[in-house]
Amino acid sequence: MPAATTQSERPAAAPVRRGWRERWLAFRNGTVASPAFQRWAAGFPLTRGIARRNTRALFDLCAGFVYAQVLFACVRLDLFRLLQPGPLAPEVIARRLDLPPERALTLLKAAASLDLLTRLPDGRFGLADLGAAMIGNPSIAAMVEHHSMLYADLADPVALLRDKPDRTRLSAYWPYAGGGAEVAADSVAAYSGLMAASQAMIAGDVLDALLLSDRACLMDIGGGEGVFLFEAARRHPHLTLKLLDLPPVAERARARFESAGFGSRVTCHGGSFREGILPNGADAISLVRVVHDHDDSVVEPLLRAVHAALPPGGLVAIAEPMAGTSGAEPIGDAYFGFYLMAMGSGRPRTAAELSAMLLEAGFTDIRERPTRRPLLAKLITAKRT
Ligand SMILES: CC(C)=CCC/C(C)=C/CC/C(C)=C/C=C/C(C)=C/C=C/C=C(C)/C=C/C=C(C)/C=C/C=C(C)/C=C/CC(C)(C)O
Ligand SMILES: C[S@@+](CC[C@H](N)C(=O)[O-])C[C@H]1O[C@@H](n2cnc3c(N)ncnc32)[C@H](O)[C@@H]1O
Repeated sequence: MPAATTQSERPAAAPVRRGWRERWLAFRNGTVASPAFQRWAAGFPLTRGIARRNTRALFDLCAGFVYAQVLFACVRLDLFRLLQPGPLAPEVIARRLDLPPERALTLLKAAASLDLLTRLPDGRFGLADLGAAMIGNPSIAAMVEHHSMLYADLADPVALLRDKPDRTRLSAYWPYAGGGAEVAADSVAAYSGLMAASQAMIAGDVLDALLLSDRACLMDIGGGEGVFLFEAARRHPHLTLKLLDLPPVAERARARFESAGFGSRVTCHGGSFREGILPNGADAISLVRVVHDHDDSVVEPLLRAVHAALPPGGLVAIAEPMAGTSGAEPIGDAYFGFYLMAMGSGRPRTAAELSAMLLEAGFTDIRERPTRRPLLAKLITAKRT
């Protein structure tokens, strides 16, 4: 009897039947790739709009790093705060930023073209919607600043794709990404501060969508400095709170809660969820921006440990940016895909992948709960039956 052949062993000459979708794609790609077609489509009234949008989209991909560096310069120079009280003339801005006037004008015009600033008819520059949004969310500026490390790690993206480097800037910034049991107190301050600042953009959206009124005790795993729990406590005065994070981070959280006068309402546990046993006593457990940091080999036992730590009827909530989010596909797959690759741990997962992992860990009643800005965080809840 002939041995069964796998797909990759099939003789190269064997005819491959292509479905209509694949044949249509091949025809379409061949046509779009043709410079003559491109020229024609850019002039023909019914295709001109599509051709221009595609040209612009491809140009934006080529130029994205320049746009990001324009924003970086604005943040470094604190330009948005300078313009917060009102528009200023370019010469005044140049003086205040200590830049040569013609260079300052280059920056101002670039920022205006990117909708960060607006140029008034009298020539002064003021904040536009995106610049004003930066003022309201100072953690975005902190994110932009920390991107200098990601930028350096992505300088040779093919090398990053080929070999997992021992050390990248981001793996040093996120010391737990290496999986070691110990993280030094002085190595957590930077990332933990960034997370605490940016949690303000997320906690409200997640807690709007998360029903906790029937819960007695919420434990936030990888809870950082406690910002999510602060907001949960404010909204649900009946809740008692627990936080688990690595010892130096849990200590920072404990100090914050103590100075806010939380007393015995909150307990901060210093330890690693990789050890497989979690503190019990909570009837709700949240994992906010935690799961995507870790490979499946860490997440699977973590979800089983969450299941074991909950009583029957206990609730688990996973909140984080997820892959495949409609209208935000590049945020999951491109930004977080490459970010986590540079960091050396974890991957963005789709809601369906997370739901399957929850099911595998023994959870039921798995639901996606709509959040206000799903591109920043989606929410999935499930129950232990
Ligand atoms: C007033 C009148 C008359 C009309 C107004 C018209 C109108 C409605 C305008 C809308 C204006 C408005 C409300 C704008 C709001 C804009 C907002 C809120 C923008 C928010 C932007 C948020 C951004 C850019 C967030 C960026 C987040 C980043 C880059 C996050 C990175 C996260 C990282 C690196 C996390 C790391 C953690 C790890 C390691 C993966 O676990
Ligand atoms: C990306 S941060 C998110 C922090 C917080 N939940 C938030 O959204 O702002 C991930 C958190 O998980 C913590 N963490 C990472 N590995 C851990 C482990 N093995 N055990 C406990 N906490 C861990 C980190 O210290 C960090 O505070």
